[in-house]
Amino acid sequence: MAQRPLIAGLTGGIGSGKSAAASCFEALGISVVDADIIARDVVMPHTPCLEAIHKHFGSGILNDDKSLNRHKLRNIIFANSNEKRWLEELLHPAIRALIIDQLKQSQSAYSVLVSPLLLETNQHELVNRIIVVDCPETIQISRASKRDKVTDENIKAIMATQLARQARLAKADDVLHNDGDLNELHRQVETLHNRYMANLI
Ligand SMILES: CC(C)(COP(=O)(O)OP(=O)(O)OC[C@H]1O[C@@H](n2cnc3c(N)ncnc32)[C@H](O)[C@@H]1O)[C@@H](O)C(=O)NCCC(=O)NCCS
Ligand SMILES: Nc1ncnc2c1ncn2[C@@H]1O[C@H](COP(=O)(O)OP(=O)(O)OP(=O)(O)O)[C@@H](O)[C@H]1O
Repeated sequence: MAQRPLIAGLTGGIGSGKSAAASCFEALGISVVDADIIARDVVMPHTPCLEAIHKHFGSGILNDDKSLNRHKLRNIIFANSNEKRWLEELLHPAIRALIIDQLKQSQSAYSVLVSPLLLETNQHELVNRIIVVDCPETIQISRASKRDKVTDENIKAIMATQLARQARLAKADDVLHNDGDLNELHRQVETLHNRYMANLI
């Protein structure tokens, strides 16, 4: 019987280093499907999702050029769980459908699906191995607040809606410890990649 192709799900909390780790896999020639990028695609101007968001939140949710004001939507949904649920019920089915499409197009020896909500949504059903990128919460907060130019409180509010660190680690098949520099992260990804490739041959 043909074996299912290896799809590794790469997850972690905000600012833990998912995108940084995903770039390392890409540099090794592995196809990466990124749920955050897809989440942006489904709300591009003229999409049904952006039209629904406009209708629900009003014109104030759009920038002057009619694109989504992501900063405003971020402030709304992480302060109001009902609005967050509404948005997720709209976006997650569209995001999942595109993830499936893109994974089908992957040509590499194995594929990586990177998603912040892999374990919080049914996206984990699409993968057969789970990689958690992990670092202490203080590092998550300082890296993400610096990157997004927001306060520590803003990042903590988002973290509070995500799976707790230990609960996420408990689901991991493999862990990338991202409390060192980017070279150290790259070395760990390379080790994991070599293990995956050895099992595939
Ligand atoms: C609220 C939005 C517009 C904010 O956009 P913004 O450009 O400021 O942030 P970005 O999209 O880069 O997300 C930053 C990080 O926030 C966290 N995050 C995003 N959405 C969620 C969510 N629904 N629940 C928990 N954490 C989330 C993730 O760690 C993500 O990597 C955007 O995050 C969004 O549309 N979220 C809902 C869609 C979703 O659930 N995306 C997650 C991938 S499936
Ligand atoms: N080992 C590291 N050393 C220094 N900076 C790092 C390291 N890992 C990640 N960073 C930086 O920290 C920030 C957060 O990392 P990254 O964007 O990869 O996190 P993420 O998990 O993808 O976040 P999000 O959930 O918001 O998408 C980025 O600016 C990134 O360049």
